[in-house]
Amino acid sequence: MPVIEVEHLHKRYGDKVAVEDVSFTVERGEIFGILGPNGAGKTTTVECLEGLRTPDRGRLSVLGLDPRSDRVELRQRVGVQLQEGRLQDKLRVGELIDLYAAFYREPADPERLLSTLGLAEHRNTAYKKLSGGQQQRLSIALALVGSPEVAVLDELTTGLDPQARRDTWDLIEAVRDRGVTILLVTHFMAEAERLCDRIAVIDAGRVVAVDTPAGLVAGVTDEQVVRFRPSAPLDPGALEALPEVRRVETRGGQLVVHGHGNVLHAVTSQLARLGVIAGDLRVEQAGLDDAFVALTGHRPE
Ligand SMILES: Nc1ncnc2c1ncn2[C@@H]1O[C@H](COP(=O)(O)OP(=O)(O)OP(=O)(O)O)[C@@H](O)[C@H]1O
Repeated sequence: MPVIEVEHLHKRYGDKVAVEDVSFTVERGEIFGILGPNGAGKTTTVECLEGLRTPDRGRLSVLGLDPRSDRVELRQRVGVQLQEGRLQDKLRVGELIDLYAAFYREPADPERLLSTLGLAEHRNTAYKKLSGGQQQRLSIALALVGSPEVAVLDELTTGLDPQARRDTWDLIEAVRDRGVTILLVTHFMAEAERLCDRIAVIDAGRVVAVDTPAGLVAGVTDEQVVRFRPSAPLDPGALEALPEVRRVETRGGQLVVHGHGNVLHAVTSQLARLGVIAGDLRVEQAGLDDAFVALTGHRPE
């Protein structure tokens, strides 16, 4: 049975439709991403799953329970990363983690969690004295302190520096390896591509695609780009004649070949036949950001 089920969720605020029609399921042990531009309805969707908002229409199930009527039970089994500014400024890190641990039947070891997240030496620091990155890491610790079966993480690494971001990704993978199902809200392509087993792309309140990161990319484009600097003048027509090549551009001394399938092999074989050597050879494949643009019409931030 899926851990999370969302069927035809609809939610409006007054006249504003925030979620028009969202459906997806998340299986046990998955890292499932919700990816979309600003205002797409991502946070509204997860707040409905957390039981914080009541859907206008649609059916929701988390661990086989109803997020609204079974909220007390779900609070024990679902960890939620709180948004900025929802914690008491004056409480110290150690007090906050102990306080949160006390809410749960089977809490994780707070000390271990703080040291995993690099916060052990800040046990006595007040929340408001922490840096943005430290506050972010504390919010992750608090989401995990109840040993949840499901963790809902909204904008997991916003505000973290690149190293802290990579450390956090490693941590989330380790948490998943212990069997925790993770629902990750993000608008950060590299994060979604690196962490998520599957992604629902949401735009203007609707799911426009659900697939693996590679599946999303393959679904919108099979384009590959080969760039190189030829060792001798080369007629682009000699490459354009290849069935794998769609078009060739000349940029300065470089040739940029757009193609599909095994275009690299086709191009290098042709160059060998012509006695031309490819300098600075690079192959680029489409990434999740290209798929995102194709699916939503928005550029990633
Ligand atoms: N409490 C509210 N009252 C009125 N409109 C709201 C409220 N909360 C969200 N909205 C609107 O609903 C739409 C969806 O918002 P939501 O926060 O769910 O999107 P999001 O995808 O999480 O965006 P972001 O990435 O910017 O957080 C937006 O147009 C937003 O302005």
